[in-house]
Amino acid sequence: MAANSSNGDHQTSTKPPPLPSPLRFSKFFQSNMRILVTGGAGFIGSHLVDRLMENEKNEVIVADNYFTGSKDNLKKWIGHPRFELIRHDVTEPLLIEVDQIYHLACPASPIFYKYNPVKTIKTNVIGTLNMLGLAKRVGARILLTSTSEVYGDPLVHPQPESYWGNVNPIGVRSCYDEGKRVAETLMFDYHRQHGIEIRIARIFNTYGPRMNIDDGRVVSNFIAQALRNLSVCLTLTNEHVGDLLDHGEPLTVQSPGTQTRSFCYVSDLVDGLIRLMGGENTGPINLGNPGEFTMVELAETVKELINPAVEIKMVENTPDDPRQRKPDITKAKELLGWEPKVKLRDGLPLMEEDFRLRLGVGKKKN
Ligand SMILES: NC(=O)c1ccc[n+]([C@@H]2O[C@H](COP(=O)([O-])OP(=O)(O)OC[C@H]3O[C@@H](n4cnc5c(N)ncnc54)[C@H](O)[C@@H]3O)[C@@H](O)[C@H]2O)c1
Ligand SMILES: O=c1ccn([C@@H]2O[C@H](COP(=O)(O)OP(=O)(O)O[C@H]3OC[C@@H](O)[C@H](O)[C@H]3O)[C@@H](O)[C@H]2O)c(=O)[nH]1
Repeated sequence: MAANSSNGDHQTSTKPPPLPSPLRFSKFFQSNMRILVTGGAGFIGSHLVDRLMENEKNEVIVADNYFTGSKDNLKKWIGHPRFELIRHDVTEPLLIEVDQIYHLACPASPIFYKYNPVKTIKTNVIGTLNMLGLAKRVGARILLTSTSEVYGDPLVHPQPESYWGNVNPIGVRSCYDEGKRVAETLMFDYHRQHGIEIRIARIFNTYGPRMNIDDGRVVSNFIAQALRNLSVCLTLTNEHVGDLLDHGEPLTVQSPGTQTRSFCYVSDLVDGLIRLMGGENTGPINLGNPGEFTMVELAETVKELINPAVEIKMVENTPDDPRQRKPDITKAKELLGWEPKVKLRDGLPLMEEDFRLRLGVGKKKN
């Protein structure tokens, strides 16, 4: 059955979805769900894979080009009989047989998506077209991980899904935010024209273990900076504490520091994605934690929790940085029964633990 849209009837497909593989109707069909996760070697993707693999009826296939992701994030599943890893770039067609597609492949950190903007927009447009083509051929349901960046520098606060956004179409962030907007358009056009079962999540800033240490996003930057600074502190004797100013890394707050973001812990986010895929609503649905912080507040929280000696330094910002962002999650609550559970103050220490291990900074003394 075609999914109901909460955006009005005109968004709902009049076409029946393409038929899934005859195997799904076979009474001998054993392996219940074959699930493709594009971008599954990345931060969110690898946590999603962990959750999907917990269900013994799922077979999980990851397709990733390892631009920002790594096999390391999936090492516990490599060799598992229900898991398969394919080095694949989604800008090329993929011919496999699956029942569901979680389409995550796309660099998400601004420094990485701006590194090769033409490739980023190709990934969003051609990559999404290819995955929709696959969904159409095999009758699979497809979920796109869109982003709060589709709201641009929002003039409505907090942002409900009905807000159309304030995006610069020719700016340095456009490859990503306009790319995701086109990806959403393609999803709805395939839904209306071909009856494809679609799901769209608009994800707000998400953080947690396994983010790249040098990812460049604010939470991973602050935690890595606080810990690197701490490791310098530990190697200095008292007389050399003054050297800290030369050696210690400060927390780099990009000016003005009053810009806000809302940070969602990755386990909450993954729970929302799985509910969205399993439910009857196309979305778009905001998934994020409504707790809103300025970047100065975030830096102060990291300093207090991880390293009270670290300095906070104001540095230059990049163009078109959104000034405020906070999700309105009414729809997620009503339609998915979802809301985040992990508060920022509880999530940061979980991420700190993972970063300490990877940076080789000793365990915290209680
Ligand atoms: N983390 C967030 O705060 C956030 C917020 C909004 C939306 N999202 C979306 O969620 C998804 C995952 O984000 P993430 O934070 O895990 O980022 P990430 O960079 O850790 O993961 C992205 C993954 O996609 C892979 N990839 C990139 N281009 C590819 C291509 N052309 N072909 C195949 N694989 C490719 C990368 O190698 C990586 O493994 C992205 O679509 C992103 O836009 C993330
Ligand atoms: O070291 C830093 C890095 C970033 N920042 C600031 O922190 C804020 C958040 O920046 P990030 O780079 O973490 O992420 P952004 O919110 O700009 O973009 C993110 O939005 C949602 C997703 O789609 C993506 O993960 C990413 O594009 C910005 O205001 C930025 O100026 C710092 O103050 N210091």
